[in-house]
Amino acid sequence: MIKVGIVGGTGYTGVELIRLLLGHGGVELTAVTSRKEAGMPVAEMFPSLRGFVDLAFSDPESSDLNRCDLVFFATPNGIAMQQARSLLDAGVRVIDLAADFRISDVQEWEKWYGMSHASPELVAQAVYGLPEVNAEAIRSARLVANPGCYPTAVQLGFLPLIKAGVIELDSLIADCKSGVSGAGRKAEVHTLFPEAGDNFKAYGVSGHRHLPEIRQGLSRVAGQSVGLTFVPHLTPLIRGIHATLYARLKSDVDLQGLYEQHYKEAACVDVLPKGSHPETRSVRGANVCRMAVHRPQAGDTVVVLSVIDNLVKGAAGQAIQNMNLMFGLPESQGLRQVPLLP
Ligand SMILES: NC(=O)C1=CN([C@@H]2O[C@H](COP(=O)(O)OP(=O)(O)OC[C@H]3O[C@@H](n4cnc5c(N)ncnc54)[C@H](OP(=O)(O)O)[C@@H]3O)[C@@H](O)[C@H]2O)C=CC1
Ligand SMILES: CC(=O)N[C@@H](CCC(=O)OP(=O)(O)O)C(=O)O
Repeated sequence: MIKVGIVGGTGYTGVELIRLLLGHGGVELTAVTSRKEAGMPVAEMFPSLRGFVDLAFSDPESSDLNRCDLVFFATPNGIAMQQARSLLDAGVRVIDLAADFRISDVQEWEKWYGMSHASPELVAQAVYGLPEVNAEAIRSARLVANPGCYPTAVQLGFLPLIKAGVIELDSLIADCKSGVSGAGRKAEVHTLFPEAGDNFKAYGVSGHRHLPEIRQGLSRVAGQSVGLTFVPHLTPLIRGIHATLYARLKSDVDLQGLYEQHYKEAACVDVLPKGSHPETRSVRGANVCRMAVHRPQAGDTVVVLSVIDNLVKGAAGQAIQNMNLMFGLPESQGLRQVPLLP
């Protein structure tokens, strides 16, 4: 059994990790932390977990995270970078669901995240945890930077086109919509029901912090820098990301065949039949990215539709997929949930 700790167990990605790990079969949940709720039984805060978990939240300072084989950080940006070093020194492997180790250019990270990096030396050791690109490096990683939610949906959608070299790389467009759980569980005015319900708006058009992460990932695959316009929107969904991606084709290609071939071995990506329109509810609670590729009116614009559950393939599920690779388990162990309908 892998002994697992979760720092930040009261947040949305933290409790999603608990939910998924309880059905994993190869994991012993050893410590789940909260500063505010230390001492409270996990199942008292989250009654849906009654009968499944006996642990109480522990304070991150006092809990014995050092006894774990792996610790997930489901904390705000800027926490794991302060605490990962001592865990790694104690032989504990770390997966950070936040952005502390995602951007390899530390100055670029500091510019977008508005803080100094506390462990720049660890950034070079971290492996970017997108299994569909980096599985080999993830297997031997001690520190994994779990990708952001928008970056997961966008990168998976563009990858086959970029790998095949069939699109112009200077003018990619990612038009993305997210459910409100993407903003976390902390109280904020813009996520109140009367503010976010029955409403729809773009935000971060002049520059969202996921832009450098997506650009970095796509540029690595392309072998040159890519030009990307990324516009996120907040929608009145609880879970889900829908990314509509646009690119200009530079050669004629069987797009459906390209996508099916690219992802034929991918355990957590589903290329839908030609002409499909994936829905966010088709991935709700599941660790899967469903996508469809279109070429409207046989023109030179390709449109890719890519959907994920932001809390699962966009966060906790992908983190467990990475854990499975790191510990030599089947990539999808504990991740075969049937999406909830309706
Ligand atoms: N929500 C999403 O869809 C996605 C989120 N992410 C990233 O995952 C991380 C967690 O997100 P999410 O679960 O939504 O966040 P939440 O705000 O819902 O939860 C944050 C958790 O961190 C704990 N925490 C806060 N500050 C500290 C601290 N200084 N030390 C230790 N624990 C702390 C909180 O509990 P307490 O204060 O009691 O300690 C809480 O359990 C973030 O970095 C987010 O950007 C990534 C992809 C998708
Ligand atoms: C709807 C919403 O607010 N989404 C968040 C992104 C999700 C997230 O948590 O960001 P990371 O993936 O970088 O950790 C935002 O735009 O800031």
